[in-house]
Amino acid sequence: MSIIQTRNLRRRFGDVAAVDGLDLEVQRGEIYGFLGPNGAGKSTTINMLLGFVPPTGGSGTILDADIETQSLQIRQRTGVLPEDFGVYDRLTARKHVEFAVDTKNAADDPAQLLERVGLGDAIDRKSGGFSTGMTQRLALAMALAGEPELLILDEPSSGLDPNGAREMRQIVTEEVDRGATVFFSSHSMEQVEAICDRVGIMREGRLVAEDTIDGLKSGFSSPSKLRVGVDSVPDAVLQRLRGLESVIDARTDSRFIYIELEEEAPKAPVFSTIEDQGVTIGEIGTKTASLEDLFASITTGERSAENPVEVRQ
Ligand SMILES: Nc1ncnc2c1ncn2[C@@H]1O[C@H](COP(=O)(O)OP(=O)(O)OP(=O)(O)O)[C@@H](O)[C@H]1O
Repeated sequence: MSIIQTRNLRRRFGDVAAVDGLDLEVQRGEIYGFLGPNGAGKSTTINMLLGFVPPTGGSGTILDADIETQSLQIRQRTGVLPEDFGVYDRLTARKHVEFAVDTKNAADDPAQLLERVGLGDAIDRKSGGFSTGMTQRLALAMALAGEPELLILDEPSSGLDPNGAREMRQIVTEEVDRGATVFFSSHSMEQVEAICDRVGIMREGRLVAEDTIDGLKSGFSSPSKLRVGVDSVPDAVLQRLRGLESVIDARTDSRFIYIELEEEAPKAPVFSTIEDQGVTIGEIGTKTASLEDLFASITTGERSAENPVEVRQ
């Protein structure tokens, strides 16, 4: 069953098409990572899903409720961690969570929720003095109130230290285990790779790729990178390497030669070209495409013509 569905969803701000014909479909129980560079349209999408910004075209439903006419109902059943969460400085963490619990007509114990996000010790502190990470944890505790069916988290790990980011991942996993669906936007490839079932990548208001992480990686025609330790770098060696048909680029920092090769190109000609110049080869390292490389490739459009991941233009 679809928990989030949009059809040709659009939003313009003056001349800017912030979201430009978005078809999303997120299934129950999924952890869906929503990625894209700055200004790609992620927050605008989330704001439309939650009824904070009206669409200029298209339609959408969350939990079968219309995003334009039934947003109160949607927010009642959804836990939200907004991008720019602002605290009431003079209210304690407990008061914030009590407010969230009341709004949801729920019966959660604020102390338990705050303990869960690692703020047990700060429960009666005024939140005006909270650090960025503590504020983010407080926002998460509020989002968890009432065991929502759907969690929409806008950049949940921003401001969190590595422990906080790990705890955030753990909480997301626990929420999905109890039956929730999680939709979150992120710039953290590490975070996304660690927990997402599927990712959608936005670029200039459009969904330009959508798949599982393994699917994206396997469908991605990636060059391989070689790092070759050398005892010297004669003048001609880089030029000769660049002259090889399968070599995209060759650089050096005098201790290593870094070679970018066409996908699955044989490496032997590279080594023989280097050795022919009287160079002794030492340590050899290889690197395959990371999610980071993939993201860069998809969102900058480089090699997109040969990129066989699902592309919706
Ligand atoms: N209220 C607004 N008024 C005018 N333009 C806006 C408004 N909100 C968003 N935009 C524009 O819409 C585009 C998409 O912005 P959006 O905030 O949705 O991107 P994003 O993917 O969330 O970016 P980031 O990763 O930086 O948060 C940008 O060009 C932005 O300047």
